[in-house]
Amino acid sequence: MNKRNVIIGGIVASLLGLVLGVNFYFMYYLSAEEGHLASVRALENMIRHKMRHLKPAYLNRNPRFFMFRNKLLKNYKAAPYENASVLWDIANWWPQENEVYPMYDSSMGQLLETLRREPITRVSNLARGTQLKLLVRLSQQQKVIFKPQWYPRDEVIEGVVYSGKDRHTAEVYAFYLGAVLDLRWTPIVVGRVVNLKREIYANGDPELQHTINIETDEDGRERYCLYGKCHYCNEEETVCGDERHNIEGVLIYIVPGTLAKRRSPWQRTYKDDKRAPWEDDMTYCKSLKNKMETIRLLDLIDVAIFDYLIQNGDRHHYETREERVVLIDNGKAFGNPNKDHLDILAPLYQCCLLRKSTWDRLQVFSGGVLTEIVDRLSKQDALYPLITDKHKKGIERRLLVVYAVVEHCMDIEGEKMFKTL
Ligand SMILES: Nc1ncnc2c1ncn2[C@@H]1O[C@H](COP(=O)(O)OP(=O)(O)OP(=O)(O)O)[C@@H](O)[C@H]1O
Ligand SMILES: [Mn+2]
Repeated sequence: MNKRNVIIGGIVASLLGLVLGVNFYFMYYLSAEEGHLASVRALENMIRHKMRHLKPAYLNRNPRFFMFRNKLLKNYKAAPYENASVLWDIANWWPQENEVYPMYDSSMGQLLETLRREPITRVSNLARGTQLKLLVRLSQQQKVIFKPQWYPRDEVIEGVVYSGKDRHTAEVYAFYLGAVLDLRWTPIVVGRVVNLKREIYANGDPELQHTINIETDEDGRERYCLYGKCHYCNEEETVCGDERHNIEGVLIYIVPGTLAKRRSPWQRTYKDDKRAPWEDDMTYCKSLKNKMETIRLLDLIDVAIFDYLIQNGDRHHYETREERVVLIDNGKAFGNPNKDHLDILAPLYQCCLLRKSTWDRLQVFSGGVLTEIVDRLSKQDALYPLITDKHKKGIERRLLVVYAVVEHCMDIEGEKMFKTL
C-alpha cells in the first residue's frame, strides 16, 4: 500500500469511526501496517478515543478530596522541634517493607524542619550511582544524600526520555506526590540552599575539597565550583556557587535497611538503534505474569503510573526493601513539559492489572487537584515552587491519560483487572 492510500484510508477510517462512534483507527492500523508500529499506534489512538469520552467524574473534582486535603495539609505542616536526635530515631524506625513513613504521624512536620535546619557537620563525595551526589552528615552523625541543582526550573531537556542530568526538585516533588498518592515508597526529601564554601568545602574531607575548584577573578572575588566524584563527573561540568557561594540542592533521607537492586523488565536499551523486546511486543506481559509474583508486578505498575506522571523514563533498575519496591532515585523527571512518553506506562497497558487501592486513590485527585495539593504541601519548601506551571499542566494531562488507559483495560479485562494484593 502506498503512502497516499494509507493517508486516505486513515481519513476514511477515522471519519467512519466518528460517525459510528467506533474506533476504526484501531482496526484500520492493524490491517494496514504490520508489527509493533501498528499495535503501538492502535493503542495510542484507542487512548485518544478514550480521552475524548472520559466520564465527567474524571474531569471534575471528587468531593472526597477535601477530607484528604485537610489531613495531608495537617500532617506535612512544618512544626518546630527540640531534639533532632529523637526525630532521627523516630524516622529510622518508620520503614516497614517498602513504606518509608506512616500515613499520618505528628513527627513528620518536625522531621522536615530538622532536615531543613540542622547544621551540616561533615561532607564527602558519594560515588554511588552515576550522577554527582554528596554524603552529608547532619547533627548526631545522621547521614543524608545531597543532590545539587544543575538546571533552572524552566529549562527544557530535549532528546530522549533519559537525557540530561538530575533535576534536583524532582526528588522533592516525588516525595510529596508519593505522600498524596499513598505510594509512600520514596525517601523523605527537602530542598535546601547550602553554602558551597562555608558548609560544603569547610566541612569536606580532603578528597571532596580536591573536587572543588576555587577561582579568583580580577577583583579578588572567589568562586567555588564543585565537580565531585562519580561515573559522569568531570572537571568541565561543575556546580558553581553564586556571589555568596550558595547553591540549591536537595537533602534525601537515607532509607534504613537493606536495598536490593533489580533490572527492570521494562528496561530501555539506551541505544538509539536498538529496541528492547517490550517496546515491540504488546503481549510482553503475558510471559512476565508467569515469571513474576503478582505483588511485584502490581508494585511495578504503581511505579509506572508514578513515573509517567512525573515523566521519569530512567528506571532501568528498581530497588526493593523487604521484597517490596521502593521509589529511590526520582531525579530524572520533569525533563520536557511538552512531551508525554506514553511508553513509561507500558507496564499498565501491557498487563492491564492495577492495585485496587491505587485506582481508588487516583480517582480522589481528579479535576486538577493533584498538582494543587502537591503545590500546597510544598509551599513550605525552601525551593518552592518546585516545578513550572507547564510541568503541572503536564501532570494533570497525564493523569487523564492514566484514567483513559485504565478505562481501556476495563474494556478488555473488566473489574478483574483490579487486585487487592
Ligand atoms: N535515599 C536513599 N536511601 C538509601 N539508599 C539510597 C538512597 N538514595 C540512593 N541510595 C543508594 O545509592 C544508589 C545511587 O543513588 P541514585 O540511584 O539516586 O544515583 P544515580 O546517580 O541517579 O544512579 P543512576 O545513574 O544509576 O540512575 C542507589 O541505587 C541506592 O542504592
Ligand atoms: Mn539516576
